[in-house]
Amino acid sequence: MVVASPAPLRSKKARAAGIPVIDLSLERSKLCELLVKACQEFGVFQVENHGVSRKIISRVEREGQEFFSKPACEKQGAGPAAPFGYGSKNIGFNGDKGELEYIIMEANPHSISERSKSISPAHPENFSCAVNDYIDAVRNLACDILEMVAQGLWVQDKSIFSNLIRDPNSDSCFRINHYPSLLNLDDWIKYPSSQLMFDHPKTRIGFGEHSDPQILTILHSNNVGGLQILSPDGLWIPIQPDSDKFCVFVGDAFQAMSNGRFVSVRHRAVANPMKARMSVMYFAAPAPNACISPIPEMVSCENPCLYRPFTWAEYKATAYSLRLADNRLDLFRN
Ligand SMILES: C=C1C[C@]23C[C@@]1(O)CC[C@H]2[C@@]12CC[C@H](O)[C@@](C)(C(=O)O1)[C@H]2[C@@H]3C(=O)O
Ligand SMILES: O=C(O)CCC(=O)C(=O)O
Ligand SMILES: [Fe+2]
Repeated sequence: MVVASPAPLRSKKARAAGIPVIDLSLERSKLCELLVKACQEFGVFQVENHGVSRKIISRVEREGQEFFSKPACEKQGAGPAAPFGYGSKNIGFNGDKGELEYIIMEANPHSISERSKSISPAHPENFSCAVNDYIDAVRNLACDILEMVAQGLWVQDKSIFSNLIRDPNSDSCFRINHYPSLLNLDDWIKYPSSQLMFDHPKTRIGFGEHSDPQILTILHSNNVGGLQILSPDGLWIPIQPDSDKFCVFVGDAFQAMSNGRFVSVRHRAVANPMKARMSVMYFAAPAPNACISPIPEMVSCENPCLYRPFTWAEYKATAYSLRLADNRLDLFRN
């Protein structure tokens, strides 16, 4: 059930109500319609009754917690993130910084098993099993969503998007972000807790403003807030954290394939000064040689092709050559 207003994010009503929450146990044709609406009006939505078991989510979260609670020198053994591995405060290669630490890896069993050796030297198979099971589950969720979106767009080939991420050479990746709390005991005494989030000088950007380059992002977080999306009038709208839901973002590649009908919304995470936030992301991407271009059903005389065709490898190379906040998709506009 959509509990939030389906009105565009642009309106005051939508800003007050938040982003759509879509109940995946609803009847399929209704779901297809709601998903398309959310992708075009918000570029982000939450899903409930998603069918991914609590056990699969908890196992991956436990592995993440175990890793981040290790001493810094042990964590460095899994780094640096270049671009895969353990990273702390540095994001990408071009000088972006944030109040977080993270692990990032390619989402295929071979890479995961190799990375597990440095992330969890004592029990690499526990880490790799937890991550592989999680990825299988969220990949299926991403494919179900993409197939319903294709149906909602009345596209003939319902698997046109999901086939890209089911490809064995898919370049999808997996990331766990950890935003430590920023406080010490003195701060707890000085600031009333309700004011802390807003007034405290240590409120910092955890992960700066950006859009995700891939097709779809499936994000899970603990119940600690911090994720925000940018509204068209420049306001940061908080997303209510809820560990029973997944948050789904349209990525740049999906915006291009939909010929600009869907929006790859800009978002960021602010570090919560009081509580540590942990988020787990699956970035669903095509294979490096896949060609990304607006699908024919989205192109007409009234809606001419907005983007030139590009390969995912070309797009990714561009993304990695730029800063986090740069608008890379604009470079591919006709
Ligand atoms: C600064 C950067 C980090 C990033 C690669 C980039 O050069 C620009 C895009 C960034 C981003 C944002 C979404 C994902 O978290 C990510 C893994 C991705 O695919 O693009 C990150 C990249 C990263 O952290 O390596
Ligand atoms: O950690 C979060 O909640 C968001 C991070 C994010 O947007 C990303 O890693 O691309
Ligand atoms: Fe993101």
